[in-house]
Amino acid sequence: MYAATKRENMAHSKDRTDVRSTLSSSISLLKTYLKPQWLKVSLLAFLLCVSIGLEILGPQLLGQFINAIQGSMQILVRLALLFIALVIGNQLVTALASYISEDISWQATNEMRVDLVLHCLNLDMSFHKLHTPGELLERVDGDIAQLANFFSRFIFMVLARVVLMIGIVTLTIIADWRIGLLMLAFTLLMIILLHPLQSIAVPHFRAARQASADLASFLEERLSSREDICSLGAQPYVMLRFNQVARHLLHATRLSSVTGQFFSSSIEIILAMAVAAILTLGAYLLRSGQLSLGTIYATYAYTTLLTQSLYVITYQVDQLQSALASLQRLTELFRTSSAIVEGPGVPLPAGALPVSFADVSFGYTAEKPVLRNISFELPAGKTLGLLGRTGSGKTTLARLLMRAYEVQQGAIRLGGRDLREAALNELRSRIGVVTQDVQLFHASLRDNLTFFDSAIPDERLKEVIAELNLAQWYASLPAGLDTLLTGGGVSLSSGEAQLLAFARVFLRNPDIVILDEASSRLDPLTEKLIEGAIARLLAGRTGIVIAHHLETVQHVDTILILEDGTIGEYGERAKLAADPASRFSQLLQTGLSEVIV
Ligand SMILES: Nc1ncnc2c1ncn2[C@@H]1O[C@H](COP(=O)(O)OP(=O)(O)OP(=O)(O)O)[C@@H](O)[C@H]1O
Repeated sequence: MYAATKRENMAHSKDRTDVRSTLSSSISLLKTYLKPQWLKVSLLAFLLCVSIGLEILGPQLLGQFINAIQGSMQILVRLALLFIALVIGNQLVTALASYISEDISWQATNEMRVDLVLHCLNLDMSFHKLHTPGELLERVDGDIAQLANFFSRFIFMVLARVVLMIGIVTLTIIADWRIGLLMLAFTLLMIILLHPLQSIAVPHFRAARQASADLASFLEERLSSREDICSLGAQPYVMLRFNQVARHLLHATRLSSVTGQFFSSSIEIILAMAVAAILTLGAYLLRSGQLSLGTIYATYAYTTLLTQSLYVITYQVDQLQSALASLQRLTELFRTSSAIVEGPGVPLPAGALPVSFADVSFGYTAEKPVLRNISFELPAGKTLGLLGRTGSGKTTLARLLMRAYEVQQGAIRLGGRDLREAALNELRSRIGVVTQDVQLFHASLRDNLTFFDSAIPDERLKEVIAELNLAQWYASLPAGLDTLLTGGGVSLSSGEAQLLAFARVFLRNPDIVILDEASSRLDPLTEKLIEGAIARLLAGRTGIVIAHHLETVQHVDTILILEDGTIGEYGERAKLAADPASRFSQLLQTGLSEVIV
């Protein structure tokens, strides 16, 4: 019993420590992004004070107007003009304040967006395997937008409203302590009741939002698989399920509106009671000559202002919960560090680099080793042809060379230096990779080639295109380097996309080239172009070619056949080809162009 209680206490204290540490890192995150804008934040605070002052002054002026209604016309006109000027002034100050608060919040959150995108891009591949792009999009866009609202609305609006409420109650107490205390009592009553009243409505409001999100994701999923649905004649089942989801949305929305209405009606009733009580007391004080009509009017106006402020605060406090949840998720993401540790920055030798694998083993999970005791040497400027069945670990070997994952045993050396000693940036700038899956951006050909680096001149791009023998293909493009790729623009065939990927790598002029050959067949013309491009790309560089066709390894120097993550065969291509007992020569003899080892 005691042990259980102790465990529970320990768990609670751990939770508390977690909450505290998340809260403190969330606060320091906020500070980081708000600090550079302290001048604007101070200006905003000043403007909000002015706006609060003007807001409080309005009912005072109208009260004076009412008191002076029997007096001189001149004073009345002056008061009326003053009131109009005050309203205009307040609107201008409010507009300026909302401009500054939006500016502060978007600048802060945009900086956070930039840092987060960079942070996510630098995280290792295993992180990205676990977190889908959709999830990261939700962090970078959804959560940060939530924070932007928090910055612009909550921090400034709620604080301003709280100060306004304190100002109103204080002023009313000064004008007449009895009415002031009555107002204070109603304000406290409202504060006490608002939360329970709201908690009746909020779950239904959330349920309605969830139901609406469910309907949207249901539609998105079914519409994206419309081909399968139509070809399998599954429309009736889809419609049946759609009706269920839509009906659920109807119920949830109806309940949400009714409870929402109950909430605002309750507030209206409390407000009516407050107004009635204040006016009755005011009438009594007026009759006994202790209060003017103008002060009663001002008190009435303040009561309405108070209720409005309470509405705003209640809504924003509810928003605070989601903002804090967003802030917590963002803090956690920022705290996630890459499994690949930056090397001490030992420089790699210049020029084509020799590659050496020494007893390398690796598995994505502890249970399943993918590569086991791989050792080979690839001299500088030579090319290795990597063959093996699908799933034998060829791509994994290339990933280890780029340090996308860390080897679990053994070492990989480039130019005699362990990969882990080089700076990641230098390492990756020295290796060029062309994968099967070429990613194109919805952008011009120029941007697709340069990765949006405007420092690379067009002449250099045209040189590379000519060097890779792509001039004819380039001439066929409607707008040259400005041709828009993908989407509404030109879509490339897989062969053309590969050629574009070659050009990208060629532009970066790396010292090691890794080519993951496309497994599908291309038309003979494109194949010729690709063959030529590969030869140019590999000239003077160390190369690893993951080959799916025997033609591709015709010109390589060494062959490595992977079998279930181990080396099945390794040696000079010419020697293996000449040895009738070798697997490679057997492969050549079968005459299969497609490699099935
Ligand atoms: N990111 C990953 N996480 C977990 N397992 C993976 C991952 N990538 C590959 N694997 C597994 O590792 C093994 C080797 O995969 P790899 O992609 O290296 O093979 P491959 O020889 O390149 O295959 P292919 O010729 O089809 O491209 C496979 O069993 C695969 O399922």
